[in-house]
Amino acid sequence: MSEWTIGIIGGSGIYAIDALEGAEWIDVDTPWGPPSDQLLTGRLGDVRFVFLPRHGRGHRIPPGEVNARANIHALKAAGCTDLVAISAVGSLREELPPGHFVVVDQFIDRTVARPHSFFETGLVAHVSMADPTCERLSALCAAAAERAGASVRRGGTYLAMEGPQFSSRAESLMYRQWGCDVIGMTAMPEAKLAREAELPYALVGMVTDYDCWRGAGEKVEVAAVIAQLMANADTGRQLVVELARSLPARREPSPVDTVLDAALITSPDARDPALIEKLGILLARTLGRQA
Ligand SMILES: CSC[C@H]1O[C@H](OP(=O)(O)O)[C@H](O)[C@@H]1O
Ligand SMILES: Nc1ncnc2[nH]cnc12
Repeated sequence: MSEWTIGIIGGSGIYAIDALEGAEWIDVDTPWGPPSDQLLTGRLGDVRFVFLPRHGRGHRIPPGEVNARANIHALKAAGCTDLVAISAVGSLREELPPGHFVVVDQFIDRTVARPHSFFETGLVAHVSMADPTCERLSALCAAAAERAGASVRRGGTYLAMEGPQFSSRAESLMYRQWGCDVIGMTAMPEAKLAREAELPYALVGMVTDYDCWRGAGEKVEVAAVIAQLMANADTGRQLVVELARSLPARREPSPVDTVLDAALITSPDARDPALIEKLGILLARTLGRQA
């Protein structure tokens, strides 16, 4: 078997990966509550995949209620070494039309009503988010998306908004001035939690609309977004197949694999044993204990 186990977080329009061999939906629970759905485990060639539909099958869960801590914990506990998130995004740039794929490399986080960390009183950790995505995995995803037939922009800044309402025109124009390229409601705090869980993370944004910045009368409508989602989703799923074909046999270590070694600030005697127990698999490597 390959040294990689790839977790796929499927966004709007991607609720399963039909190509997985030996596919099985499995129940999981976490100390943070249940994840968005069962996990779909399976293989493509010799690479193990673990897929999770971010909003649950049938798109039951709104962006602000996605339990990202449970999702990331479940994927870590399932043995994932790396995470690829796929998201529907609005475009804030003329040159990124609907249908385009953007492999995101930066974020501005404007979400306000979601737990943003696994750590709390009893164990404090500060991880770096200077480079929030994994360059190696992002490059592999960009190449895989191209082989799947997509037009791909490598790099771009994702504005994470709270939602569920779409932005006002003034907000959309402001995000453009901030230098953002695409907008969505889900990649934060997901990317932050992936970092805390020592999971290299890549985000592939599939553009579904131009948001509302282009002028009076422009607005986002779910029907148009869904139509574009359906057109993008096959390419998104094919990306996963192409990714499996192109992963190097060996997985060289990533700096993200050991990020907690330099992040824990609470002195050992002041740490809350119950919180350490709750964090389980997330801390097992760095504290050298069984999960
Ligand atoms: C259906 S449009 C709005 C919805 O789509 C995006 O979700 P995801 O990132 O999971 O693909 C966006 O963030 C909103 O949740
Ligand atoms: N315009 C938009 N704003 C926020 N999230 C989105 N997801 C898809 N399109 C979006």
